[in-house]
Amino acid sequence: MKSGFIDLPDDIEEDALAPVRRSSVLIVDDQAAVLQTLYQLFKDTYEVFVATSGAQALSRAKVNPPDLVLLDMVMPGMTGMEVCRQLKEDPETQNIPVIFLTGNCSVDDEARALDAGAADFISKPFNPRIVSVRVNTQLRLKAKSDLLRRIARTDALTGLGNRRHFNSTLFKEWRRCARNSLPISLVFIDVDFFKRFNDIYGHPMGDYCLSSVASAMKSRMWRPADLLARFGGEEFVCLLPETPLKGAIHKAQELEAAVRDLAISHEGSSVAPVVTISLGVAAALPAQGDDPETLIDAADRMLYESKAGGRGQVRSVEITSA
Ligand SMILES: Nc1nc2c(ncn2[C@@H]2O[C@H](COP(=O)(O)OP(=O)(O)OP(=O)(O)O)[C@@H](O)[C@H]2O)c(=O)[nH]1
Repeated sequence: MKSGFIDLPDDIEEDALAPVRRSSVLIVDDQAAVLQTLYQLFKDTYEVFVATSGAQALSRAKVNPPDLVLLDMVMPGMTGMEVCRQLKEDPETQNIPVIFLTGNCSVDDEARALDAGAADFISKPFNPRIVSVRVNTQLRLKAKSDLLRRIARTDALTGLGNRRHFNSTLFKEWRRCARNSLPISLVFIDVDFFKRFNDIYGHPMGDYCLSSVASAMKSRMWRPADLLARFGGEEFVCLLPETPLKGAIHKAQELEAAVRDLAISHEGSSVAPVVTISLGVAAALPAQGDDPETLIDAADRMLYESKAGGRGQVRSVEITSA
């Protein structure tokens, strides 16, 4: 019974708390002496990046988002306030804490900075110890909120993305593919006769089976934009942006084989002596304004056909106008 099982995924909290990398700090100031002082202060503790203008800071933060921005308020060209406003407007950078450093320390400026979304405000000339402690505090808060965000989009049993994460990614990727005239595919996956599996082997074994199935499928996902998520219960979903029908069918067959190869005994299945999955594939070339629900409905329909056609197989469809 157990020979085919693979290891359970790591516990989510342990995984989330593990120190993955050093925190990174982006220092933005037009004065070389200030950059030098701050660089020396932080270089042994954090990964430090510098920018000498607002425009440079924004492009660095976009390409490689830091964990914190130390931002001069008064700079030629784009002001620190404008940089902060743009960082907070962009979903990719809005969670990065910004600490203003400025010689202009009027109450008005401080209030405006905090109002623009800054996490803290430090007046020049600054005391290095105070800057250090305040940076540290914001980085600790950022690590905690990153962890909460990660937990909120993760399925606790399998460690995969959850349905909420899938929904938001689908909408984002659907719009991106529509903008760039690229195909997008979806695979709906359901474990066969899973009620009988629970009845025969018990619920804890059922949970173990689901996390093993999830790990096996996850190990076949390579492209960074592809997403495997738990849709709910014994249902999974695989989102394949920039993938036409042919590629999606290939991936679905790979997932089907990966689960079968686990060889988890299933005496209650009439498909095979081991756990199998049924898969429904749908592909579309989305246009601006189309609704991704049509893709979900089509993949769901194909899953139903796969179940009705004998389970343990892939059924697919290409939808022409969404
Ligand atoms: N152990 C365990 N069981 C779950 C979980 N989520 C859903 N289930 C069970 O999965 C079973 C799904 O049963 P059905 O929807 O009838 O489908 P099925 O038995 O897989 O049959 P087919 O889909 O037609 O092949 C139910 O018994 C649920 O209780 C879970 O997290 N853990």
